[in-house]
Amino acid sequence: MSPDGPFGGARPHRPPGASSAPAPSAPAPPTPTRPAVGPDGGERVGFRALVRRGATALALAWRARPLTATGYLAVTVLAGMLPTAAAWLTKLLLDALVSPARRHSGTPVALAVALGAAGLATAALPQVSRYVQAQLQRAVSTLVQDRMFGAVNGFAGLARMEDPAFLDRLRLAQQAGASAPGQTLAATFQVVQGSITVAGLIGTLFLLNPLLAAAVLTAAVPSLFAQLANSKRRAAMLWRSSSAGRRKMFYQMLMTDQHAAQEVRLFGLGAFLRGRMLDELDVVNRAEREVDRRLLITQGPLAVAGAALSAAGLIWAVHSAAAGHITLGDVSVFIAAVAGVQSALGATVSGSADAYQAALVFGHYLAVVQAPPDLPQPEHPVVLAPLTDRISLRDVWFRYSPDDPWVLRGVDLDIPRGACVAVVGVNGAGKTTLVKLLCRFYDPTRGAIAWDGTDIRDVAVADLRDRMAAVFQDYMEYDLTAAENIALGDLAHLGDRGRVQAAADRAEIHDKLASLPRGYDTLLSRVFFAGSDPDDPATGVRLSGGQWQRVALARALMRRERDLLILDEPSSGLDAEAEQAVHERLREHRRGTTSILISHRLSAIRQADLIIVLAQGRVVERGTHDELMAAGGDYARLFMVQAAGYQEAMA
Ligand SMILES: Nc1ncnc2c1ncn2[C@@H]1O[C@H](COP(=O)(O)OP(=O)(O)OP(=O)(O)O)[C@@H](O)[C@H]1O
Repeated sequence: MSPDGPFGGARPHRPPGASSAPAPSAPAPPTPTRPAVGPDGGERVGFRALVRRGATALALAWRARPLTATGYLAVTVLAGMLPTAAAWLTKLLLDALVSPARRHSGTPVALAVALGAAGLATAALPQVSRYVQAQLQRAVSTLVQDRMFGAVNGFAGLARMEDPAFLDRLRLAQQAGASAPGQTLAATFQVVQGSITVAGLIGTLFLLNPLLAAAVLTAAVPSLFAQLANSKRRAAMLWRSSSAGRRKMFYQMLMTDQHAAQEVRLFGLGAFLRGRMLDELDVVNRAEREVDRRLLITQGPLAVAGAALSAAGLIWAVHSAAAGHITLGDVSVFIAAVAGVQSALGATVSGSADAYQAALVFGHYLAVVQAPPDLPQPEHPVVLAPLTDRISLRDVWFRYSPDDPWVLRGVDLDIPRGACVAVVGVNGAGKTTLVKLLCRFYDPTRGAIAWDGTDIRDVAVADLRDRMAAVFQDYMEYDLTAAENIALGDLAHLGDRGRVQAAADRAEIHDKLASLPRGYDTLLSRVFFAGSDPDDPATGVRLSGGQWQRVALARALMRRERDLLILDEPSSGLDAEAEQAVHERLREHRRGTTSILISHRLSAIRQADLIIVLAQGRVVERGTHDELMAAGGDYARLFMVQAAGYQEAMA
């Protein structure tokens, strides 16, 4: 299970002995999801691309709430002007107090009132700004997440979800990408506000001493570059340490997941997992520490230089005032301007750096939403008619990636309409892979699969899947009600309780579900109990493994009137009696439906119309049960081994 997968509150079931499909390297998607990497391990991205990204982020933030964004801009501009206004009002007030001849700008009381109003605005505006910014951040985050998960749902195949580079991207996009447009906007507005303040105060300083104004401005340049370099390093660090972050979450999840709990306790894995988690955390922490250290080394001396500049300016101002060259008001405006310029420049510089970093991080979100489809889609899809003749596989070769071994090697197979075709073979023979190709989770590396002669790549993938029902070996257990767990099989009938119950009945689970504390409305989970009494059994129940498997079967059986029914180990967790009963019901249900049945229990498939034996990716035997027994090959041997096991037990 992916620790940060899209399934919150649901997990796939993995039966014992099933291939865990670790996906060391997934089929190569059409374009690489790993970005071009610079010497620092971070993403290499040109200035123009960065500006485009920033503009996209800003446009997105603006689109999320145009009115709020406009209000935010107005507050920002006002806040940017306030320090200059306050500095000038202070100067005029002091001069008016000290020298009545200078009262042409207003009476001291009027100036004091204006200064007080400026003070009130200075106190209130940051609060308003924070509120508006948070509003905007929430709106933009909702929009971004909606688009991101829309994009994730748009990947029709499984390759992307098994591509480690893409999963890293997705994690970063989830973690930071969603807030990046809001942060870009906030940082850009911080730059706007800082620039207005700097322009006003530098203008003021310039009137007093042009040399000092130039020096204060110049002192900010190295700081700007240092901050930008720091942002780049931080974004590179985020990318470099994303795999470690994902592994850390994986170990954390294992220690807290209720399904992992029994193995973790029995095998005493707690300390081992905690150690591994700490190792990964250490990798992340070391990377962060290095970035912080570099920031300290570069920013520390710059801050000291800025303070020295202020001290020198103050000495000059006091000296000039003592000599009568400037007024007391000038000294006060000078002190306010130097301090104000330095803090506004600092805010502007760090705003630029934040905008830069947000644009870099926003790249992960863009990579997710702009990733091309993982399966080529036909431009003019053929409309799929109900199956009338057969599904055929012609010389189908498949491997999960160019680095992986071939899983299927030239499979030829006809699945006639209405027939039940059983697929058998040892673990890893390629049975589930064959089924996944039929569902078009991947395309064959070579060869083709045709539906009544139409290549399934020429059909819209949703159209194809709408004609199928399936129980997968690693079916899902959703933390939802019993009814929902079944109805998810056919969302068009989500509220059709009769259909849900009929499906449960066919999967031999109706009696159990009907007897639950709230019947079909009982939550099949003890994970969510917000607002309910956690000790009340009606809050949720836990099913056994076999009961879950029947629920998964019922989910598949919700999909009536489908052309192809895929059953990949549908009864592996059932007791012998239940298995027989389920297969009996399934035989009735399958009648007239084309079906593919995978099972290691050969007794369950002996009545299939056609049995094929897969070995090392090839069909090595095919025929009915009787024909294969008569041929005395692999199937006969496997069947005899299983039968002998039962006979021995009875002897
Ligand atoms: N997503 C994947 N990425 C890479 N390799 C995979 C993936 N899924 C399966 N494989 C590999 O493909 C091979 C065939 O696996 P598959 O699941 O099709 O076998 P199977 O016949 O269904 O086995 P079982 O009887 O154990 O269920 C195995 O070697 C497996 O490791």
